[in-house]
Amino acid sequence: MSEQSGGAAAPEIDWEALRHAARAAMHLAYAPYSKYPVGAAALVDDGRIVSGCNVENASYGLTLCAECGLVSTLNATGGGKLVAFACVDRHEQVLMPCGRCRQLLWEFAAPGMVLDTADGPVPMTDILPLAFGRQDLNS
Ligand SMILES: O=c1ccn([C@H]2C[C@H](O)[C@@H](CO)O2)c(=O)[nH]1
Repeated sequence: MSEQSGGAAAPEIDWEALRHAARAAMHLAYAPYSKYPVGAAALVDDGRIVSGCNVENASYGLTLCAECGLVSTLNATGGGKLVAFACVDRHEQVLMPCGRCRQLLWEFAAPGMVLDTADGPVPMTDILPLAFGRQDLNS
């Protein structure tokens, strides 16, 4: 069993503030190749909001997704666990994290972490079921 449950959404999440932070980050993206800027934002378990944008590279495969920047900022600004997460595309619409980024988020997900979708918030475990995580390294 996973150490992280898919329990109920954490109370009092200001989704509009999160979406606003994700949109702001999206407008800072460096995406000259795909022309597909992405912004991500998350509520941390200590109450702060962290965000990130995608940063592309002339060597396309080196592109950093917005979630990469977000987890780097999370750690560089004090660490903690992610309680809620929102991501937007260039149209400021909800974007579902790519597969690699679901794994990145899982590493720092608080139990019951919720994620914005077009149909509203869902548990992280809904989009990354049966996840591999650090607990597997101890088995
Ligand atoms: O979850 C995702 C999916 C895609 N992208 C970025 C990578 C690339 O710069 C652009 C097009 O794939 O979108 C992200 O930042 N996060």
